[in-house]
Amino acid sequence: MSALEEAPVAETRTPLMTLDGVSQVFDTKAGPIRAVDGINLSVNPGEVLCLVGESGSGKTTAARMAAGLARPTSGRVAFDGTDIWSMKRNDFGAFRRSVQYVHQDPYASLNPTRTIQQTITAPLLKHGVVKGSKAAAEKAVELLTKVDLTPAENFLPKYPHQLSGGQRQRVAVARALTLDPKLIIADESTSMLDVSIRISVLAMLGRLRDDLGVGFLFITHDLAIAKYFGWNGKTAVMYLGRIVEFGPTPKIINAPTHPYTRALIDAIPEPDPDLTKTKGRETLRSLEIPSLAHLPGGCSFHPRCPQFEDGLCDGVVPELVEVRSGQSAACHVVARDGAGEVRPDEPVA
Ligand SMILES: Nc1ncnc2c1ncn2[C@@H]1O[C@H](COP(=O)(O)OP(=O)(O)OP(=O)(O)O)[C@@H](O)[C@H]1O
Repeated sequence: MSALEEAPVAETRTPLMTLDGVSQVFDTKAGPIRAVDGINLSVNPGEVLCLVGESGSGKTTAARMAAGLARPTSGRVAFDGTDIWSMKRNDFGAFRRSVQYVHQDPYASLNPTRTIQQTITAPLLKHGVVKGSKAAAEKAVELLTKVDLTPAENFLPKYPHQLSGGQRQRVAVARALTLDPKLIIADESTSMLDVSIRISVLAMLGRLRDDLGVGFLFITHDLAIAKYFGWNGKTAVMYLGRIVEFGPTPKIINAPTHPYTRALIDAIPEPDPDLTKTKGRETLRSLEIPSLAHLPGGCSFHPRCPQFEDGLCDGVVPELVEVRSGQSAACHVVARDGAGEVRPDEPVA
């Protein structure tokens, strides 16, 4: 079966994480800005959901709400079917332990005054995963080995500044694993690394994804990375606070329908044959991203969109609607004209 065909669906399970009509409005000097505007997302157990978009599209704000680090202005965030903001203190604590956030910059998230051993063993001991410092050190060795920091014993006495960027990010991942999470939110976790290091950290994350069956909300501005990490999962493309396209990652990569997704693919510099075959179709009318404080009326992509139609695109905000089986887009033109079927011989991976 081609990766673009639908697998038989027998899903009645509760999603691990659901964002239901979630918005976040910030008060700024320029007035209120809607950093995230009514998004719907869900991640099933063990599933990868990639959230892709340019800087400022609202990815981190959405991720922080998913992690319970920020309360939405409106909408509902649910974990295992329960609204996290109506949970009792103990349940909220359990939720926070089940969802671990790995930041873009591990240097900022690791305490510089703590050794790697202290960083990894503190949550193990605090939450009673192990008893006693000997057992905690043994568990730390096991976790560091899982993230390919070997021989792990050599890393235990070191401080963050004694490690390379890639090693620090591996420590951040090992710390995220201490409490046996069900969901890891990886927010641009490899974007600050050099290319070769990035590939090896991504490979390590991919192994954890496969071996541990943990779900991932994987945030990146780079569709090539979403393709690499989330091929068997789903991808949501964000633009100025809204989801403009959503679907199985192979469809988003190989058969994008929204002009913005196509433009993102066009912008990928690397000579990836899967990505370049959909390239060259779009020329943006403007390179300028509108300010969230002064969003254009109608579709907020319309001032840049090569498919802009006067009177259609600048009137009302387009809804995210299914345009192909399992794939949805928020575009008046695609909704009207249809996205066409994906050819059965469409090359994948
Ligand atoms: N606490 C805040 N107060 C005011 N504005 C904010 C706040 N946090 C984020 N924003 C704004 O919200 C918008 C979305 O930011 P966000 O960080 O979620 O985007 P992003 O897609 O993750 O971008 P990046 O990749 O650059 O982090 C931006 O315009 C940002 O300036």
